[in-house]
Amino acid sequence: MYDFPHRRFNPLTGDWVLVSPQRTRRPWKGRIEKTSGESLPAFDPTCYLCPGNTRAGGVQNPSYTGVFAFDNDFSALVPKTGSIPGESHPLFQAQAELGICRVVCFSPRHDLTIPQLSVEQVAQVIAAWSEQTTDLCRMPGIRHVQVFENKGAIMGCSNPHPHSQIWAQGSIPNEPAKELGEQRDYLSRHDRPLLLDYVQEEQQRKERMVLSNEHFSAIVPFWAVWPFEVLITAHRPVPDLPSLTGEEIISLAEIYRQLAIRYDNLFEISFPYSMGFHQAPNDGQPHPEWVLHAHFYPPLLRSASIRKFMVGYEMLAMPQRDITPETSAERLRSLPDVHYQQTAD
Ligand SMILES: O=C1CCN([C@@H]2O[C@H](COP(=O)(O)O)[C@@H](O)[C@H]2O)C(=O)N1
Repeated sequence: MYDFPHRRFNPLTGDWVLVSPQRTRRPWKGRIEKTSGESLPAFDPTCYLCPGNTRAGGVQNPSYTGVFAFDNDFSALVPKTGSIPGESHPLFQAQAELGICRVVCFSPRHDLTIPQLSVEQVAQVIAAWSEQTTDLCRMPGIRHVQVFENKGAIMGCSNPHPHSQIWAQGSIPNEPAKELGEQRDYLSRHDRPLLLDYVQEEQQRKERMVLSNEHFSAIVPFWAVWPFEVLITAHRPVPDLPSLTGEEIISLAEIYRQLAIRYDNLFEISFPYSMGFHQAPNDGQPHPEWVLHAHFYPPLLRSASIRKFMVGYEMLAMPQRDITPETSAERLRSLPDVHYQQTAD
């Protein structure tokens, strides 16, 4: 790929990213720091999310043994909204937003993250996300369901007990709205879904592929912004999690868990990231353009303690990266597929 400054187009959002590979001519080793890596207990009596404990709002958790979902006690969206008087001025537009936020704990274990769970346990998490999406889409006025996981304190996680969140709301948020427009345009121009053409091309080109199985591929996208950003995409135009078959859920669990294992093996720490699934809008329309996919946005750059910040030029102009997506993919492909703690045990 090009070893001089160039910009790359993101067809899902219509944005560009600046790539400056010449800045990393020196061999890139990536440091493994022997961090203390605080070990968490399997159960924490002070944890709001652990089974049987009382949450901050006073509700007691059941003694759950599998996945546990509950309405967020401090929800950013609520089902009842106020009304905003019509504002005629075009520069001061506001709209009331209704919604529901839920927390989905992966398991009763306070210490086990996705890479440390079994494939079956991860499949149960995905099945729970699917059931929750179906349930939330039945609620009047819900147009979009965002499933996401913030992993690691560096991502602003307020509670270390491994969990995810689901925010369902009345409007389509910025990023999915951009992707809806771009996928629709691509289908109308090329008569095929954008991400199906993309994944087929990447399987031929190979240099940015990280993992692939029968139903999904994990790729460092050509337009990746974060150093080790990964896109997991389906191999068919499945619009949302509830449309996945049982076999596809197992495949998705395998690739999600395997990617998370390699992420942890990169610097031999619990690798932080924000990840989320982009599902088609809940508008009762067919979405032949939409291919279910997940974005992984990890901040770490070259060690457990060196992270990338999107500041300065990147806030004011455009995102920029030194290490190329091809180099990141090569690093991830070269890592063991067994979790470093398992080999240490
Ligand atoms: O008792 C509690 C503690 C945390 N929570 C909710 O759990 C969520 C934890 O997610 P984060 O760690 O990603 O912030 C957070 O949104 C917080 O509001 C409860 O709903 N009840």
